[in-house]
Amino acid sequence: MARTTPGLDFLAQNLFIPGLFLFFFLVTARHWLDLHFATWILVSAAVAVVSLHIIGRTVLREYVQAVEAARMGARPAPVGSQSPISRILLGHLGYPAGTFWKLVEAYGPVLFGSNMVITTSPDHVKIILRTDSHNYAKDESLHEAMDLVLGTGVFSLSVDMWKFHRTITRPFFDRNRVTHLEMFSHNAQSVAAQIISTMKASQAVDFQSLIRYSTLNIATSLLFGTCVSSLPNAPGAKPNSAFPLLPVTEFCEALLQLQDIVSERQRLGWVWPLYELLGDKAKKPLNIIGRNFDPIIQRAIGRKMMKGVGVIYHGSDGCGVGEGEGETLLDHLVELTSDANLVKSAILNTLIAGRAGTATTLTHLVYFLARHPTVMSRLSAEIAAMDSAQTPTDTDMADLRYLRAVINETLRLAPQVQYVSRESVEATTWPSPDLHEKRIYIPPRTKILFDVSALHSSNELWGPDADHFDPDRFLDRRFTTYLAPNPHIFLPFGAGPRTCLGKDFPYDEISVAVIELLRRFSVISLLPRSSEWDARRGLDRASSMNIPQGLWVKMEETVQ
Ligand code: HEM
Repeated sequence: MARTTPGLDFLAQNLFIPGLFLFFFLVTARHWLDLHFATWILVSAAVAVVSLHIIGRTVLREYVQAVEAARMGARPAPVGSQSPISRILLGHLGYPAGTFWKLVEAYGPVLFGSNMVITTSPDHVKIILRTDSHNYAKDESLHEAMDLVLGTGVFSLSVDMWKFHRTITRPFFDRNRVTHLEMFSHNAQSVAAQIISTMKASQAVDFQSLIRYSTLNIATSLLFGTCVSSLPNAPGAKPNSAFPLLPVTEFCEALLQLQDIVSERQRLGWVWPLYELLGDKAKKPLNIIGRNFDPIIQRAIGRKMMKGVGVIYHGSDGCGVGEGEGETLLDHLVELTSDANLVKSAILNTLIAGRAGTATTLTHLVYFLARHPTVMSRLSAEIAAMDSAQTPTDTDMADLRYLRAVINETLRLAPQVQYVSRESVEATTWPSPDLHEKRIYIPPRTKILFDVSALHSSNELWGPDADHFDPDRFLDRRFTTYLAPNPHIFLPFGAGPRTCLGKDFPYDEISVAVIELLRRFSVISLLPRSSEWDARRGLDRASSMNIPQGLWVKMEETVQ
């Protein structure tokens, strides 16, 4: 079917076509059987039958599942409820994972809507991600939402395509090749300079906005070997000739917008097309990105054809450090293929997967430091004791144990990926939380969600102080008591065959940024519009992917 808008396509597939089909059937029957009744009765009958069809389908499915569960010696999962309407309302009222929090609180660890199971049990998560991972594919509704934006890439539903993409991009993520500490350091200096110049102009800083742009610089440098020079006041920043067609800010905005659209579609689940009744929100940003990406990719492929090697952009253009030949993802990919669509999709997938997590985690980390001055002082002391005066080395990074613990604690309380979704392939069973009860039946083709936020904040799994921001839990006996024996309670990067490909990047990038910030600034304070932000649930925790109003801070420079 030709695509109109995602919303109209959705209605056509789910309601209009069956309704229309029925309507014309009744009109024809009326004609041939020479019956006499008004058209409004036909319309009402069509609507009623479509509604009955939907209800009947659900009841029948639940009956079949109950029979199948009994056959497998299991019981159906406890029933929760999450209608599309409640999902939309709750999602709007709360944090992204707020919907699931409410359900998990109300019903316990396993919930069953009509065809969705939500769990927070580490035992189930281990089954889904590791021990039986082949029975849990990426979920199809998510795939449809992503596919329209990202093309077929590492997020692809088809196992073969996913394996292929993972295999071709993986070597690029080899840690030795991607530890670009110098570039991270240069970028962090630009961020600090930007903060200082904004403060000098007596303005408050929206750290979230600043970091959204600066991480884009790094991501594009790593992928293309050129950055978008998106920090307007960064030393040495200038318009970048590699992105010639539109102002750089427009390109950045398009990418950030695309990211938000992907998150929004994920949050809404299968009803997302209803939000796009009037048009495909991703179309405009995708056009802008395409007009910038396509020439770069085409030139890279052209050069490879001419020279037989992948030499792309290697410039010092506001990012400070040019990449070595063959070091970027683009270099790497064009050496393997000349298919421009494949290259574009692999790069866009990585860009979308990678940039937001680092930006959000760094934003939350600064938020937590502002809320916990004692943690900040201790971290500053650890950084001050470092040997290297400038760019940290690999050895420095390994010694900064408290910094690593602060990053982990941020990822625990503010996991960037709030929930991970899969779809069961074959019917299966899971152990019940109470081992005396029958196992829980999981039907085939069921959407499985596990709530990473709930898993990370559970008192049962992390101890009585699970709600508190305390990095020492990764260093003291709480580590050996809770995490070491049960590693599936901490999953900021997922686990198993689909674990995050780029997880070494954020640790390095965030560490270098924090080192630079804490060298330059001794105090970070939240401004009123940001300090109110975490009042929900009485918890000192952050759980939104983006802080809606930004993270407005003031920073005091360290007296040398
Ligand atoms: C704090 C930062 C980050 C967080 C919290 C994060 C988290 C995650 C998680 C939870 C997954 C698994 C999702 C699932 O199982 O369905 C994932 C997958 C992925 N991540 Fe990350 N990520 C981060 C940064 C990055 C970076 C910097 C890159 C690349 C430069 C990256 C590339 C990827 C890719 C390509 C996948 C898909 C892997 C696959 O499906 O095989 N991520 N990430």
